[in-house]
Amino acid sequence: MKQLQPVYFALDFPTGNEAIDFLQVNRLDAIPVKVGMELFYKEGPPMIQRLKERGHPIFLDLKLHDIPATVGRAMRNLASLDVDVVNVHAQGGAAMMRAAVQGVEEGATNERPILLAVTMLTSTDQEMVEREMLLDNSIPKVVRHYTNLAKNSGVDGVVCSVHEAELVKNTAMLALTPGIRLGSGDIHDQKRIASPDVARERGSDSIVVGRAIREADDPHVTYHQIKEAFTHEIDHKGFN
Ligand SMILES: O=C(O)c1cc(=O)[nH]c(=O)n1[C@@H]1O[C@H](COP(=O)(O)O)[C@@H](O)[C@H]1O
Repeated sequence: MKQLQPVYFALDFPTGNEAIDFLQVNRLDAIPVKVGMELFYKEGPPMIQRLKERGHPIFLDLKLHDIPATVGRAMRNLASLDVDVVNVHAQGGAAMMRAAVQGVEEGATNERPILLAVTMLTSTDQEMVEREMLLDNSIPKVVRHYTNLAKNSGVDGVVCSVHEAELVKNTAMLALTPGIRLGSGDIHDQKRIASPDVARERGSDSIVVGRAIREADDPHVTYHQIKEAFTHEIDHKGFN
């Protein structure tokens, strides 16, 4: 299995050229990146190749959610791109997650990618869970349930907020936590947020950061400060 990186920078850009320009201008060479729906639906698999040639570890975040057969076959195609991390929605159920595991194993040409299951999006809060999804359980309870379901289906870890990271780690699953914000910055559409320091304290294995870096005055410095806060490792190269 591939290795999970501590910090993924979310490449939420409209085009590949804008994403690459941003990385170049801000000297974010070969940092781990997350390619999501916006960029992948525009550029497709050649974007993955472009980033790999530039040495970036890649989390391909397409959050698959469909019937088991479709997800299994789609996952086989994604795994063949030789990315490091892929994901599905846990809400698709155990059979769908088992199909995803099989797809990842069959499609991998090299070491297989890590497969994560999204439990409850960080843009969701308790009120939405009750009023819009009609679930009468607390978010931590739902996350715990999906984490166990994912584990029993052979998935490697889950995506959750920092606030549920501890309970996920109690199940010995990997915990990747987006919804990262610094101090008093804009939280945008996120609901369950936390800082990189709190993510570390709560035992998160990996964080995803987008706008806190993209909208920073100096994205290069901010990226390295976030990485240091989360890992406690000073990357001297980062402050050149
Ligand atoms: O799977 C994800 O990466 C993800 C799951 C989740 O629950 N919340 C979440 O924000 N994300 C992704 O993480 C990134 C967060 O972006 P920022 O809010 O700009 O840091 C986006 O690319 C989201 O698609």
